[in-house]
Amino acid sequence: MSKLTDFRGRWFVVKIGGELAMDKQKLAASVGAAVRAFLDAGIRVAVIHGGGPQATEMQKKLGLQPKMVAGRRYTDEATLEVMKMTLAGQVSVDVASAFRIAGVPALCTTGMSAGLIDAKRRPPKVMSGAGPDPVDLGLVGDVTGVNTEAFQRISDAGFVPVLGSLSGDAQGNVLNINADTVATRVAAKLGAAKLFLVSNVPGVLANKDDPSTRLPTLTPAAAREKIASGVIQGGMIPKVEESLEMLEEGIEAIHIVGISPNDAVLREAEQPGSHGTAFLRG
Ligand SMILES: Nc1ncnc2c1ncn2[C@@H]1O[C@H](COP(=O)(O)OP(=O)(O)O)[C@@H](O)[C@H]1O
Ligand SMILES: CC(=O)N[C@@H](CCC(=O)OP(=O)(O)O)C(=O)O
Repeated sequence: MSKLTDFRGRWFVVKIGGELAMDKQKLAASVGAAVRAFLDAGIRVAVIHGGGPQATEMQKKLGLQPKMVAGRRYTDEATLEVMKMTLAGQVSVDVASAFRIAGVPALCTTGMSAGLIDAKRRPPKVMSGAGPDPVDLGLVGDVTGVNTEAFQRISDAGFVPVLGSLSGDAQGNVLNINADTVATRVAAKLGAAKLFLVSNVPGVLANKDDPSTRLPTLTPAAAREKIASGVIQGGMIPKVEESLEMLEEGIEAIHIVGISPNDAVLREAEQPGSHGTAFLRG
């Protein structure tokens, strides 16, 4: 059991799955309240949000066919326009309004702004859960850099940087990036004490359809086995894979956690494994 004040001056990074932005009162009472408590304890906070469900809904409204490969979206030009509308528009404003309810001074933008995140197009690669052949996801990026000084300055000015998972490069290319990927890279570069991947499930489940089967902790070996055997599927694959990779790159602890009860994130922060799935180094 640790106290939040033990982390004074350190960074916590919080990733919000898109589905959570659909109920702003609930988001305010859960993640918003947790972020407020972190700030009150003197912890620096950066937030990354997704918007996958909103983008899928918008694609369908526009007559576009969403195509997901192992939890990642195939992104052509038309899909990228949808990602701009949903991530930088709808979800950004909804997260900002939830944080206002919670009294959190959020500055909501995307990774493109001020070069907060740099990205390059992801080359075709073999992906877990997507067969033996390399997959080309189109206009999808990998993070190549994080402007930690800009994060620091925003935080020093009293604001919480909140980024939708779009970025690109100084040549004007814009790319869609999985929000779990952005969050893990940002947390690693900031040397975060904790990364919370907050989702619509209470953690990694032994049976994905039964919330009572949450695994309190996972070792890297057990996690890899659960991906290979198909226990971990879809959107949970990028979360777990990126977590394993980035634990080795400087994040002290990663927590996959939900928002029921409202204080799940806070209690998981104080006691790893109590309300989510904790990945601990070593
Ligand atoms: N073993 C598992 N444990 C928990 N969730 C799983 C598991 N395997 C697959 N999933 C799916 O992963 C989803 C979470 O990923 P995703 O929808 O991308 O969330 P987010 O938008 O929060 O990133 C869950 O809703 C669940 O359907
Ligand atoms: C390349 C890629 O897959 N990008 C994601 C970005 C949004 C996201 O990650 O949203 P969630 O956190 O709600 O899943 C997508 O297009 O859905």
